[in-house]
Amino acid sequence: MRAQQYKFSQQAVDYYLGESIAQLKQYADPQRSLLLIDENVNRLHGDKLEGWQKVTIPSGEEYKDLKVFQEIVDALIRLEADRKTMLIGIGGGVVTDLTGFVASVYMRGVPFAFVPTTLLAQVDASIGGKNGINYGRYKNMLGIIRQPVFILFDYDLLRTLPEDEWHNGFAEVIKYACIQDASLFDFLEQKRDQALSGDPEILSYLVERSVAIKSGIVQEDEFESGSRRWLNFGHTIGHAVEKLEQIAHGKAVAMGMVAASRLSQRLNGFPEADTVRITRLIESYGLPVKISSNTEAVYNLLRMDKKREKEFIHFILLKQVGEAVTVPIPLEQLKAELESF
Ligand SMILES: NC(=O)c1ccc[n+]([C@@H]2O[C@H](COP(=O)([O-])OP(=O)(O)OC[C@H]3O[C@@H](n4cnc5c(N)ncnc54)[C@H](O)[C@@H]3O)[C@@H](O)[C@H]2O)c1
Ligand SMILES: O=C(O)C(=O)C[C@@H](O)[C@H](O)[C@H](O)COP(=O)(O)O
Ligand SMILES: [Zn+2]
Repeated sequence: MRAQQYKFSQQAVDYYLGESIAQLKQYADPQRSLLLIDENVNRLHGDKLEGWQKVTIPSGEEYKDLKVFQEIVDALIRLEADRKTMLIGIGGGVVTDLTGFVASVYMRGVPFAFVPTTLLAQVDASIGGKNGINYGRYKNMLGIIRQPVFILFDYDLLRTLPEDEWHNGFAEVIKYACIQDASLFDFLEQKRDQALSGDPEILSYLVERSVAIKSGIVQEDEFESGSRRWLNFGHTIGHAVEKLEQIAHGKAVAMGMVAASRLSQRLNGFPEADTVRITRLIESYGLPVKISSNTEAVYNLLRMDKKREKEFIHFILLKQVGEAVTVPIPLEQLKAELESF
């Protein structure tokens, strides 16, 4: 196990990398904590969590909503959770986003921590303090930025992930390579087979490199007025497609990154050969690259992207593999570009 601490504006966050979930009692008191645990994770790994009080959360993106938020609040009241009760979210990004949000508003804020159990949640969703829920057709429309007390990364939990969820996690790892780390991009190309088969050494390297990249960016710009926007590479179109095609976040981001690479080619001098390279890498990790949604429907949804300011969107483009830039693109131009795809 490797312990690390990252300092953010409101508090320091302890990361326990390569720690077993069975050791959770070393970091939180079962008498003063409540586990919010994904139903599948509870079925597969719940036996390692005896002696903890649990609230199970249904599995699926459709449950990251106001109704489940309300059900969790009802459970907290029923269990008489007070301001010192720590909420520990154990699951994928759906559970960590929900847990952080409930914990941030229940009684105006209680402490919270995460045990991310999907690759996507270990490399991305558990880090950086973006907590929130969807509202109708809009992704993460209600939310807050607030940091957990600690994050426990148990790599062994990933062994039970369905193959599809494994692929989804790689979408965000590829994102980090595209926006900040050309050598990670080479590594992902060269070590694809070992990465996809979950080779323990490669896996811990990929999680820890991703955690370091994301934490570094968030430390620099926690409240997203500058470089944190890069973490949204592939998400502007991706979030619209996720809702329209009802697909997993990782897959939607994969398609969004290909679209954003093509846009980078047209508007930012990004080499065509690199769009091809990104597309191939994404496909080679079992992810889709082709958007089938109607262009107008995509445009209508992305108008409400959180990076919009009046009539333009701060769009994330690439300059080269490993270097992102934010470019304000007028909505009308974006619409025309989407139509020409
Ligand atoms: N807050 C952030 O910074 C951030 C970053 C990226 C993504 N997200 C959000 O995260 C969500 C996607 O997260 P996700 O991909 O983890 O999906 P998810 O939480 O829906 O989990 C995917 C599936 O895996 C199952 N599962 C979880 N752990 C398992 C395990 N160890 N073994 C077997 N099955 C397991 C779940 O039951 C679920 O069916 C989206 O809502 C996205 O918007 C948030
Ligand atoms: O942490 C961030 O910042 C990100 O943008 C990470 C994304 O991978 C993640 O999907 C995030 O939830 C998207 O945020 P949003 O502000 O576009 O809803
Ligand atoms: Zn994402």
